[in-house]
Amino acid sequence: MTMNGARNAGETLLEIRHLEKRFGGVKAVADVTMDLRAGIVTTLVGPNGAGKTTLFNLITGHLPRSGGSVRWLGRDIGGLKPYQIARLGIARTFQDLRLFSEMTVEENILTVMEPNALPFRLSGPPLKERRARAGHVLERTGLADKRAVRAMDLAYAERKFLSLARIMATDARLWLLDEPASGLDPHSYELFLALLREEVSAGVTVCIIEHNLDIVIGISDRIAFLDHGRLLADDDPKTVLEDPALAAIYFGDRS
Ligand SMILES: Nc1ncnc2c1ncn2[C@@H]1O[C@H](COP(=O)(O)OP(=O)(O)OP(=O)(O)O)[C@@H](O)[C@H]1O
Repeated sequence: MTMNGARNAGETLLEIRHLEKRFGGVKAVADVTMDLRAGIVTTLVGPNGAGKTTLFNLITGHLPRSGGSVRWLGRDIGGLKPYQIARLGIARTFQDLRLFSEMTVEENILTVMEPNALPFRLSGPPLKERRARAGHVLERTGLADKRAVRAMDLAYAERKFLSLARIMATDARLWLLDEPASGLDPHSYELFLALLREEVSAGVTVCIIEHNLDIVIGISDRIAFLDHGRLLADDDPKTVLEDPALAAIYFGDRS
């Protein structure tokens, strides 16, 4: 099933149990238990500082956890390095995109298809095949005519799409996207949404951090609401969005 309406989520891919992250006295993630299930889009929402990016960092091994566990297809992935977790099939984007700014658009894509970057493969496909795949992804993301342009010379929306294209070129089953649609103009946003729909239909599972409620409503099959590191809700979009207590937290009125 696809976004918005997928009520029959598939198997649990990622199992998060009692996950904790402390920074000194701050509990950035506090006793979070949730599942990411195959074939749907889960959106992580919550006020600034709620712990959304920290949760991504714990899943992807960019930060060590203080407690709890994360299991991928039943296997505890705590303690693995980010590149090892990526090889298992979990890919992510960053708010600051982290492109190779001096490299061309095509080179940025090819780096994620290097033999060592590929999941479950000791040797990758030949360069010709990788370039063909990169070309296909660039066509789909509207970047085909920018293939030879350095990433640093792209417009903002193009850089966002390059970040997405780099994930599309992997074989990852789970995508963790940190504000992928923020700052996109309406045309770019429609393209982003169409791409995401296609990928989810083709079997990709997505978890997105997003602030813009219009976007949240447009893409979510499920919404997880974090505040001060705690998971206050993890439910279908209607239930979460219509909860007045959550709205008060989201819009800063806790009275
Ligand atoms: N490396 C760090 N060292 C210390 N504190 C941190 C670190 N990273 C995050 N924090 C703190 O952890 C809490 C959660 O931050 P996080 O960035 O995960 O929130 P967020 O929900 O992603 O916020 P935003 O929506 O603003 O991106 C905040 O109080 C933040 O200041």
